Amino acid sequence: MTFDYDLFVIGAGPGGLAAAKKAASYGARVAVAEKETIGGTCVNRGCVPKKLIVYAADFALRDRIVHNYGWNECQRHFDWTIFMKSVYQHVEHINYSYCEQLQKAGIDLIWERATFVDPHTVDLDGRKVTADKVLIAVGGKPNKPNIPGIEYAITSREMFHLPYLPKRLVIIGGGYIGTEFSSMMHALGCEVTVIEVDGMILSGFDDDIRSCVQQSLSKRGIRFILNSTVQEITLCDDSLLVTTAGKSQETVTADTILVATGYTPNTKNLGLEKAGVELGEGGAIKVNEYYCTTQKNIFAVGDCIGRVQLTPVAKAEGIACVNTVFGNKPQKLNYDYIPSAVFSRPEAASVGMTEAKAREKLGESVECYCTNFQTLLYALTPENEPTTVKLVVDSASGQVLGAHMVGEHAADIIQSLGVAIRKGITKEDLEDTIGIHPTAAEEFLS
Ligand SMILES: Cc1cc2nc3c(=O)[nH]c(=O)nc-3n(C[C@H](O)[C@H](O)[C@H](O)COP(=O)(O)OP(=O)(O)OC[C@H]3O[C@@H](n4cnc5c(N)ncnc54)[C@H](O)[C@@H]3O)c2cc1C
Ligand SMILES: NC(=O)c1ccc[n+]([C@@H]2O[C@H](COP(=O)([O-])OP(=O)(O)OC[C@H]3O[C@@H](n4cnc5c(N)ncnc54)[C@H](O)[C@@H]3O)[C@@H](O)[C@H]2O)c1
Repeated sequence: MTFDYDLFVIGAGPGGLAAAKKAASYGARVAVAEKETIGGTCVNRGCVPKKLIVYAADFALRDRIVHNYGWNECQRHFDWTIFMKSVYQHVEHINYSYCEQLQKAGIDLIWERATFVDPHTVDLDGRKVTADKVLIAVGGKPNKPNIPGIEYAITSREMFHLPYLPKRLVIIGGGYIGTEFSSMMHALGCEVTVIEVDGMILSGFDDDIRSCVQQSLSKRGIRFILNSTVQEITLCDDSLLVTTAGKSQETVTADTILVATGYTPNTKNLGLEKAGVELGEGGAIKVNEYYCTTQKNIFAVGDCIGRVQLTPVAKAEGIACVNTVFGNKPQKLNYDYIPSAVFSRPEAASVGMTEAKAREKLGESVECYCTNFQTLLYALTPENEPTTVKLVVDSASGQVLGAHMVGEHAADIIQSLGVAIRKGITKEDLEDTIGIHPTAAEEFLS
């Protein structure tokens, strides 16, 4: 049987694009369908616009300490509308360059929503296209808990399109999105309250890292309501009233409510049942270690398989899948040493095992080295902004199992350390390494 394409990719996010380009490099005839904007969540409503807002907020945070460095006070005004216009100009530039890359690689980009007709056929607004192999890379969408009045809350997607900065922002969920938005929106002038069901923000991170970020954000004036959820949201005149339940039972007034309680695979209404593709827990597409679904010619990668919802992971999965299927190089990914960062201020980053995970696995043999110190930047200021570095080590072998940091450049530092830790370095290897002075990174070497 002949097909229109060797590979048809559904979704032009990081996972789908990486896979499409790799497959084209192996000589496959490839098409990508995208129902919205090229680049997916990451470029259009995630990593990229988010990091630009983090930078905008950094100017406000730096302003608080500039007089300690001899700069005179000067009045500045932040214009959210002008700033967001620049952000979206940059996003459009990325969109355009991605389209060019696909064109150069000979990949057909089809601006339609794709649904399955059968395992080899997709429907694109009435047009049928066939392919030997299909890759599903449709990403995820924000969860909205079932709370009366939740329709008044917005998700991170709409945060990037706010017409103006809210005065009072309530955030439901203190994970990646809740923590990052609390930090940057507070720095830009919003009054922020975070409601988190757990006892601390950033579940999944090392406890020392979680408490360090939470304490720093609290000190800056962000309010945390912990061990609590939201019972209901009501509209009262021009304000929204958020009633909490759990440890804290109170009513908080807001202008904007951001719900950030996790991401769910975007697998509804894709016609997966017609293609014989089964779903697992939480609506995630079931795949084996080579990203093959329950239908042997259909594969899935990225947020829609619900493993680790990060851009570099979606890309790596897309490439591994195509290396296996088109490159004759079966490739399994190792999920053990995936670095990740929270771009709050202070920034947090981690790679490898947390202390709790290591103790669960290795018990008494685990040794931790945790240091809190003040970086030189704050030496001239009255601010007490601690940096934390932590190593989790197996004392029997000396192997470093995890590295965790809170402080300036944590993401960049942990990214580099991740390479060494993945290669099995020991604490002694770190001690034998000569550092760069004066930096925060050198503290990992002592
Ligand atoms: C606010 C926010 C900040 C984030 N920050 C970071 C960060 O700093 N670092 C990081 O690593 N990760 C971050 N992430 C996570 C990251 O964005 C995702 O993990 C990543 O985008 C997943 O890539 P993907 O290709 O699986 O899916 P997506 O990027 O979601 O792309 C899926 C694409 O499929 C399209 N699609 C869906 N259904 C169909 C259909 N039927 N037909 C055609 N097209 C379809 C969608 O329109 C979308 O463009 C962030 C996420 C959010 C929400
Ligand atoms: N810097 C980054 O890499 C980055 C940034 C943003 C998002 N992301 C990705 O996007 C995904 C989604 O982010 P997210 O922050 O929505 O999810 P998350 O899983 O990181 O955090 C969700 C938080 O909401 C809490 N929660 C759940 N239900 C609640 C309720 N009813 N009331 C109060 N709290 C509740 C959870 O305990 C958790 O702390 C992340 O898992 C991450 O993979 C990554």
